[in-house]
Amino acid sequence: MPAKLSVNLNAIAMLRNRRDLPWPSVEALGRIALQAGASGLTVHPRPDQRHIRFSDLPVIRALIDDEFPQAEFNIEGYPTDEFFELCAGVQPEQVTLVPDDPAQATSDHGWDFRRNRDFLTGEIARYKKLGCRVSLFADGDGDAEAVSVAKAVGADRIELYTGPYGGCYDAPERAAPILDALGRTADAAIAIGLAVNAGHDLTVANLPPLIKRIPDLAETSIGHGLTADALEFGMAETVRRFRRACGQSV
Ligand SMILES: CC(=O)[C@@H](O)[C@H](O)COP(=O)(O)O
Ligand SMILES: NCC(=O)COP(=O)(O)O
Repeated sequence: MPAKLSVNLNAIAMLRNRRDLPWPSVEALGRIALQAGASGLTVHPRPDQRHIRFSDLPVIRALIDDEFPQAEFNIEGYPTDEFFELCAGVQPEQVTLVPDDPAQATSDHGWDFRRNRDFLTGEIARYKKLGCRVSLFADGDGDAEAVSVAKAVGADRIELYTGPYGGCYDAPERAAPILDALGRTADAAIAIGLAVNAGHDLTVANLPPLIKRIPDLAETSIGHGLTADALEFGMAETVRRFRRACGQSV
């Protein structure tokens, strides 16, 4: 089955937050994305609410429940008690735990699974009680043993951090070893029954080689590059372009 596309709304929210006005509307752009065939919506609320606001979460939940009941809500973030309460309030289909510090501009690495083994075991257990699928943000460095720890702590999936791959946009020759390591990480995960998502700095240009190397990729979550394209091509056409890049027939 081709990889699903979950549209990350953080960049839309960040544009909105430039003014004390309700546009561009996260809800309206999310609706257009789902109408154009996105499989779900992703948000990454941070404690300072500089992108998604906590008040956006019930609005997105209601959009999915009322109009697109087949779609999934994926919430990404560092597992604090505050983050848990946000998730408990809106019951996302998937939670992606990310080891980001509030001061970071954006996520820039995956979990050190060995070091956080006990912490992640406890955290995953409480999200599972909410009924959420749990995915863990992971470096795609080919470390098969680390992937086995992700499985042991109870994750359902890993999400490959593709930032270094996306960062090769101006020097594609540097991408080959990074893609190879991402692929080996995915192979190790799939071999032990962990499904694999991917995200960060993915584009219509760099998605097809990633999908070719990881044909069983379950889902991509894409925000920054997709929002940039949406300014040029419109949200609906952009979602269709990214779905084609995921290997979907559109
Ligand atoms: C985990 C990850 O890679 C994304 O959630 C990313 O952090 C998106 O958030 P921003 O677009 O706000 O950086
Ligand atoms: N999990 C990655 C994500 O949701 C979006 O990342 P980006 O496309 O904004 O870099």
